Amino acid sequence: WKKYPPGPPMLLSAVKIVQCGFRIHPDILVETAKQYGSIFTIWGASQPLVILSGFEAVKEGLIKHSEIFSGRPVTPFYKAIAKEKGIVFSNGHTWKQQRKFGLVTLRKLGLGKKGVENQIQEEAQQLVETFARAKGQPIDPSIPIINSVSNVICALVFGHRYSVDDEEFLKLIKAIENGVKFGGTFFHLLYEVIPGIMKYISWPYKTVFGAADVVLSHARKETENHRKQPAQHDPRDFIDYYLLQMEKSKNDPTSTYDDENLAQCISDLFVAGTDTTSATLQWGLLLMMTHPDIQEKIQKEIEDAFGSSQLISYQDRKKAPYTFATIHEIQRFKCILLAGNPRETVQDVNILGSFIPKGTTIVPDVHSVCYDPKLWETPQKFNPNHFLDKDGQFVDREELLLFGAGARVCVGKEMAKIELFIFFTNLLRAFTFKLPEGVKEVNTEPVLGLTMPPHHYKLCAIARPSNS
Ligand code: HEM
Repeated sequence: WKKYPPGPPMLLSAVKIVQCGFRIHPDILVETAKQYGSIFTIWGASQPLVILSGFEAVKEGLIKHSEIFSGRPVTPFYKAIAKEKGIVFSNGHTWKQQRKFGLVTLRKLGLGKKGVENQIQEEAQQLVETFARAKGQPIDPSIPIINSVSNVICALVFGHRYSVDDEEFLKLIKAIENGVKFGGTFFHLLYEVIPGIMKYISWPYKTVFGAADVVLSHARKETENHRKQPAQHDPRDFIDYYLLQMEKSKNDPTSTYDDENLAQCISDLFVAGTDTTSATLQWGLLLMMTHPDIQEKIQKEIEDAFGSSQLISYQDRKKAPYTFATIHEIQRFKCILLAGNPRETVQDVNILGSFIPKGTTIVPDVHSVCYDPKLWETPQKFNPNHFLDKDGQFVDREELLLFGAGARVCVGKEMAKIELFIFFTNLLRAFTFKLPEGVKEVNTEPVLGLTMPPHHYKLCAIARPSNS
């Protein structure tokens, strides 16, 4: 029996989890930290989970002991889904090789440079046109936003984009939604405890395994199409680079470049890159409707800085500090991570006086950091000033850990930041977002899941005078 940091007894943990619908509600973790301190243990479905609560504990683990906390727990369910391939659900040599390749290749394809930025600007323009077609009538913004965001990834990975009503694309989006929604549900936890459960009841798992299959099959189909038209010396996209790498390292016994890792990498980039960025943008527009004063201030800043037609680039964020601060505040205030992506210790470690054994699942509670009254002036209030200094200049705060930190920090962090800025500024330059007539309130509670988007809502995108 290994020794873990203190925490509520196993039965109490289980009762709390059942009480909140088989999901660990972020508030419960904050409450538990008040009793047991910033590093405590709760008992999850089949194993102890050590929670790092508050900035000091998360930083100590993820940044100071970056290598020791660099493992990813691969539970029975995720093992069945991803087979320890790709980047998100792999470990050791495979993870190191695939992650490094992913980072280097995304950079080559224009991450932080002009390449990806042009693609994002084009997608932002398409999104503005889609909203404009509704002519101010109520629309659900989720599908158009997901379409535009995932098209940025599609262009990088597959070399082409999809139109918003493409059947194949809609199937992929549905698959992502089904996969993300399944995380943390009762049947998910049941699988973690009894991995053989599918032999007895298969129906709850058909949708989620089917969803994973839709994305992987699509990845394989795209790969085959690339093989038929090889890139030779001038790779066009992620798949081209990967196929060239496979060829280069075919005689290297340590190589992990193969078809299975490629398909899983594609799925990782596609799922991780779509769901997160689009949920943040959906929250952003919702918060603009509920905070018209902030919306107006942003519109004035954008108008003064860029007029009605100048192409907006990420570099321009310096001319729009209030807007950039608001984007960061959207991320803090509507923290889309249930807690933080779980990690695993790869050796025994002592942090802040607590001993944590090798192989322990770690949950860095990013949520607790986002609402910590010691860090933020008005933690429960949407307040862009959290990211501004007294002269109104943007202040980057290391306490915003939405992309994780340390050895496994988000691979798409820079790309996501560019996307959020360019999509958000283009939309707010073109429209004023309002609730449909007669609607007085909108649900501001998140949908609990692996990521936490808002519930579906409708908005009216009213064209601004210079854009009508
Ligand atoms: C607002 C948008 C995004 C947010 C909030 C976000 C957040 C995160 C977080 C919290 C992690 C886990 C890091 C950790 O374990 O500490 C992660 C990992 C990852 N993200 Fe993102 N992400 C975003 C966008 C993207 C995009 C656009 C891509 C793809 C281009 C991407 C690809 C990945 C990958 C591949 C990993 C796995 C890294 C690893 O395990 O080594 N993400 N992301």
